[in-house]
Amino acid sequence: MAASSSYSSSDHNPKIHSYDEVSKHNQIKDCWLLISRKIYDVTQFMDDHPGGDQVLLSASGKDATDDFEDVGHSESAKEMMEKYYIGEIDLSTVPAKRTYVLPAQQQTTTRNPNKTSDLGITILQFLVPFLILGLAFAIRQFTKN
Ligand code: HEM
Repeated sequence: MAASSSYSSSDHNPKIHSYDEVSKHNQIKDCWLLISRKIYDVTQFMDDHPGGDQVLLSASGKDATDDFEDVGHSESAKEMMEKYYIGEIDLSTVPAKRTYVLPAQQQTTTRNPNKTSDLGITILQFLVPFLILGLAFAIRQFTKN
């Protein structure tokens, strides 16, 4: 099989790159994108990209799938990608996605005081009308006498 430095997405033997390697190509003169497990070398496309070079640069060095999809690229944009395809990502090297979970400590220290003051406000809102009513009644009794 002849050695080749570039591949098309229809290749049966795509070049596999690690996530670390992809992350290193994050400069204006050397920019790779990771989109849907596929890797694209968009260095030559930077100046021609209708969305500008800065968005491509900021999407490099990470998984850019969501960024790419969020823009709602046209079918012709997706066909254009083929030209820049250079291989696939080694999935075992991709760091697991982190979803933000509020630490347990923070949940007890910051949330509970709010709950306590919420309860205080509710009780006050309930009591104040009764206090006013009681006061009005007392004044009425006092002025009658
Ligand atoms: C190989 C990868 C990419 C190719 C071939 C590509 C191609 C294109 C093309 C052809 C357009 C014109 C509009 C269209 O036809 O949809 C476009 C617009 C745009 N692209 Fe990309 N793009 C790529 C990656 C990205 C990435 C990773 C981002 C990151 C956010 C991005 C952001 C944008 C933005 C913001 C626009 C402008 C949308 C507008 O103003 O209408 N693109 N791109």
